[in-house]
Amino acid sequence: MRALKSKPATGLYGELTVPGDKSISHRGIMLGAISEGTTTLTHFLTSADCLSTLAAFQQLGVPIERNETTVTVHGVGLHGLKASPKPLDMGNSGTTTRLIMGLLAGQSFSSTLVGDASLSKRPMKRVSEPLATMGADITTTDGHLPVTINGQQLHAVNYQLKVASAQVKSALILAALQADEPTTLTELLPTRDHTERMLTAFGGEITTGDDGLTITVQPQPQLTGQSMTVPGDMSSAAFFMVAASLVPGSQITLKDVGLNKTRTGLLAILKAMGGHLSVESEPTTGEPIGDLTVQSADLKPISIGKEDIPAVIDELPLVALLAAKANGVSRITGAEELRVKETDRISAIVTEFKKLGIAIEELPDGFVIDGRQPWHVADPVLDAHNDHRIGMVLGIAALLVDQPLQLKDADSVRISYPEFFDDLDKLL
Ligand SMILES: O=C(O)C1=C[C@@H](OP(=O)(O)O)[C@@H](O)[C@H](O)C1
Ligand SMILES: C=C(OP(=O)(O)O)C(=O)O
Repeated sequence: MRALKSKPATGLYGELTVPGDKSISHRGIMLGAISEGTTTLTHFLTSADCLSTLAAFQQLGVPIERNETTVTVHGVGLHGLKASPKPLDMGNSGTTTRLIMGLLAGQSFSSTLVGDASLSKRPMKRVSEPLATMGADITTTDGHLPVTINGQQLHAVNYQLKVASAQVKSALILAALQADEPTTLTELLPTRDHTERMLTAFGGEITTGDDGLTITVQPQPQLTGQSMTVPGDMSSAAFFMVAASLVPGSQITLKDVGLNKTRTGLLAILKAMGGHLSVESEPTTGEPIGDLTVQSADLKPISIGKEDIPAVIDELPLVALLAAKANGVSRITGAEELRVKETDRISAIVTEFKKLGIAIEELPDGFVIDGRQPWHVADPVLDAHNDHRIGMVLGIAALLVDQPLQLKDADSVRISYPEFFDDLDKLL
C-alpha cells in the first residue's frame, strides 16, 4: 500500500524529460535482433515490459547488452534466431506477446509463450487467427496464453484487420517479412505506425497507401542495424500534462516527447477542452519530437467516439480524469478495447472514480462523466487493479483531493514507468 500525495499547496512546476517510448523500445529490440549488424538504442525504456522483450530475444539467441538506458543489440538476421530451450516469459506485456507471435510464426523452430495472470486473460486469437490465414500453426489455450507456435513457411495474404490494433497489425507485418510474396493489410482505422516507420529505417520495404489504411509489405528484406535515440513516451508525459492542467497554478515543460500523430490524441482533446498547451517541435529525421508546455486551465466537457480512440487509447483513463473536472457532461464512447487491457479499464475507472465521489456512468464502450458534481471521498483506499496506467491516473487524481488516500498495487507502475512517483515529486 502506498500513501499518495494529496492536494499540493502550490501547482506543479519545472522541466522534466520522461523515459523512452515503450512501443518504440520494444520494436527497437525486435528489429535490431532480425537485422544484420549492431543496433544501438539510447534512452531505451527500462520498464518491466521492455525488459521482458529484451530477455525473450536473449533467450532466442540474440546477444544484447544493456548499460542503464543504452541497449546494444547484435543482430542475427531474419533467419538467425534459435529455439529457446524453455518457454518464453512475456511477463505482463501484450505488445511483446502479439508482435513476437508474428515473428516466431515464420521461423524454422517451435516456441511456447507464457505470461502473468493478467496477460493470460487477454485475447490472443486476434493474432493467431489472421496469422493462420498465412499458414501459421499456432495453438492457444482457449484463445489465451500459454501459446505454442510451430514455425512454418508463411505465404502472402491480402487481409482486412478486424480490430483497430497496432499490435495485431505489427504481428502481421513481422510475419509478412517471412512470407513468399508481398502481403497487403488493410486497417479499420489508422493506429500507431512505429513498426512501419522503423522497418523503413532498418531497410525494409513497406508502403502505406494514400487512404492511410492499406499497407504493403515486401518479404525477405535485408535489414541493417541502426543507431537511434528513443523519444520520450507521450503516454508517460500524458500523466503530467493532465496533472498540470488540473492543479491550479501549474506550469511545466516536458522535453523531447514523441509527437507521432498516431499518438497525439490527448493533445487535440486537451486543446478542445480549453487546456493551455503549447508545442515546440524539433526538426528530426525519424520520429517527430518536441517540447510540451502545459499550464493549468478551466476545462470544458468533450465528446469523443470510435474514430478518436486509437490515437489516445492508453490515455483514456486520463481523459476520464480531465472530464471529471470539466464544467459539464463528457461522453467517451467506442472504447470497448479498454476492456481487454491489463485489467478491464472501463470497470476499474468507474469503480475507483466512484470512491472519489465522481459522477461517472459506465457504458459498454466507455463512460459518461459529469464534472460539475463536487468530489466527496467515499473510500480512501484506491486500487490500481494491478494495472500501471490505472495506478498512475489515481496518483494524479489524489492531487485533486485534500485528504490522505492510499493506493493498493502501486508497484504496478514498474510495467511502463518505474520512476513515476519520483518524477511526480520532482514537479511538486
Ligand atoms: O503496438 C503497441 O506498441 C501498442 C498498441 C496498443 O495496443 P492495441 O494494439 O491492442 O490497441 C497500446 O494499447 C499498447 O500500449 C501498445
Ligand atoms: C495496453 C498496454 O500495453 P500492452 O498491451 O503492451 O500490455 C499499455 O501499456 O497500456
